[in-house]
Amino acid sequence: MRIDVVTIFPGYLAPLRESLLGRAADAGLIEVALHDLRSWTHDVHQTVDDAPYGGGPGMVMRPQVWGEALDAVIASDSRPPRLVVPAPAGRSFTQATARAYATEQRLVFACGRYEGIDQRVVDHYSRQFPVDEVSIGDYVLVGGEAAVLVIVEAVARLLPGVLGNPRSAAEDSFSDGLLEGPAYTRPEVWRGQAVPEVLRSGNHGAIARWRRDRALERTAKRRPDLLAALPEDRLDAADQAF
Ligand SMILES: COC(=O)COc1cccc(COC(=O)c2cn[nH]c2)c1
Repeated sequence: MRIDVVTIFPGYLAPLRESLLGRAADAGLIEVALHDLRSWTHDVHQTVDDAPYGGGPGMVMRPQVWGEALDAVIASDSRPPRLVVPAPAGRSFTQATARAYATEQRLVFACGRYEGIDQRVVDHYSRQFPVDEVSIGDYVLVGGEAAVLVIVEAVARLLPGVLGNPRSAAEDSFSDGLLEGPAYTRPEVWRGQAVPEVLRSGNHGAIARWRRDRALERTAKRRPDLLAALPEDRLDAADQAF
């Protein structure tokens, strides 16, 4: 997979080259290219923003600069891109989104700042490529760079060969639609707290039941929205209502 990121802070994305993703990049599983948006400005101040039409606070990122940048970046590789624009107003980025993105040949991320990018940029490219405005949560960041780190990590870990110990995707939290329950390791007792007996029983049926119950319980308590969204057939008879 090829990943391009256009940003006014390329240094912010340096971690993409470290550790987990560094190894994946070295293995050629992921190719990451960072592009400084200011490279496509032509004025001495390298201006990327301007006042909003209609007035109001803050500044809007200029369409001309983004158009030249995205034209150049998209043309720099033959693989057809999906454009991803992290935005507070975007559709929610979920594990399902990560799984879908993991099948893409190329992702081009546009990092917005200030009050955002002139809407005509998204509208223009949406006529040629898939363009997703995605939100990683209901809060406002200063720019899209942190969201790109989150999205790339969630996607890259799903690519075969990126994780040392490939957890089966089926075991991933959210893959069965529930939150993962509690996990334990040695010692058996720590600060007077013992590991739940069933986990040391060797009774795999009882262990699976106990884990499912803890996942259902936790999901009902912390994320009832996820429980409500579960398709009918996901809860079997043994799943008492939590
Ligand atoms: C068309 O899209 C845009 O113009 C995006 O513009 C902006 C403006 C400010 C901040 C951001 C970064 O994204 C978030 O804050 C965000 C993403 N998820 N949750 C919070 C992006």
